[in-house]
Amino acid sequence: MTSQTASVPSPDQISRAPKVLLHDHLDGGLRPGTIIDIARDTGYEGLPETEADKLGVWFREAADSGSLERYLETFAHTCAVMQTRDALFRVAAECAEDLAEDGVVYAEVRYAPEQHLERGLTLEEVVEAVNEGFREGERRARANGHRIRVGALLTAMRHAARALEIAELANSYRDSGVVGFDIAGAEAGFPPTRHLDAFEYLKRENNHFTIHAGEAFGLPSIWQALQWCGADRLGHGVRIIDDIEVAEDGSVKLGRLASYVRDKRIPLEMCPTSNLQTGAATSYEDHPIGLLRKLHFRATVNTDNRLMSGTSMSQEFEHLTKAFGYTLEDMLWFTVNAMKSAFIPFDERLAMINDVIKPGYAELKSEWLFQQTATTSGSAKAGN
Ligand SMILES: O=c1[nH]cnc2c1ncn2[C@H]1C[C@H](O)[C@@H](CO)O1
Ligand SMILES: [Zn+2]
Repeated sequence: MTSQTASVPSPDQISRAPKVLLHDHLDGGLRPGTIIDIARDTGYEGLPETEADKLGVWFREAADSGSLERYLETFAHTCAVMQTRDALFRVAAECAEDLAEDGVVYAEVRYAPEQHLERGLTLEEVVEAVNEGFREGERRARANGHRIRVGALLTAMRHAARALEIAELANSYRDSGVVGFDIAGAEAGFPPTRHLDAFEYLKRENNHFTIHAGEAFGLPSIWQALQWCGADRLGHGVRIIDDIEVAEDGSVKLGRLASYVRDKRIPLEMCPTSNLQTGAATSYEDHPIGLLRKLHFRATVNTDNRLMSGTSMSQEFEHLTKAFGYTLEDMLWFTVNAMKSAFIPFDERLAMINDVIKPGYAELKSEWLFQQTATTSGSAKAGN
């Protein structure tokens, strides 16, 4: 018998393995039933379906367009039902519960406060409602036998002009549940340098930020995010593959930007299913994460939008184990990469790695030792 370390983990093991999620949108992860409940309670009449199952399918299909712009249109419905304190609290609590149920032990969940002001909430009220929801979700998870810690990332929309204000908001809540900042939205035509003032402010404050870059647009976007804006991490960053040449004989040549990303250990928040839907990748088997993992880039695995992609962290890992034959060792590698790249303090990241993640994988890796198979009992008898 060979050890489980060297074989592809079962779906049950993937689900029980401790996972770390750095790129997940709060407004992209609602339960369909919750959308319907809140729409009814708040009088929102724009939903395309009123049955939970059908609504879930509608989101997945509508997001499956091959274009980031079309994909983003689906968020009009989720944001429409996230406009009151109670709704934000509920959605955040359920998000933490759902992630914990899926074996996520640490998550950074992002949303754009400026998109939740339509019914009179202030930016601060939005942040506080979400923070309280996350704390409630952590409590519920604990009551169900799970452990999870959730930090918020505040996103500014790249087509809008509120990035500095949102960066200041992130800074003022940095010791109260908010761990960093991000920009998101349509990439083509909205370079990250539009928001340079926000990034420069955060750098002066010694704060952390990630930038969606290299998803729908190529290397110039990644280059600006890193070299002009100073991003700590890249949201997606999948187009870094355009700066890597693989020759017929399998030898690999990295361009200057790809070398920089690898050498500086810039974390790539990769979201395979989302990339297939927006056209940033063509299949799981051809997804750049396979090569980037082999080349030891600091790649991480993420969900992006669980509702629009009909996915979870476990499902993302299932797709990757099928496509690339990943083992528990590979899963551990991605998970440690993610935890190293989180925006919480170093001592807490280290404790998560040493006291939660590594023991969790060690336990899974040892399971094969205790499996009772017909072969072992049979051969013992035969030997007597
Ligand atoms: O993958 C994405 N790329 C760019 N923007 C995105 C992506 N997923 C979600 N967003 C946008 C839509 C949401 O309303 C916003 C804040 O979470 O972020
Ligand atoms: Zn995203």
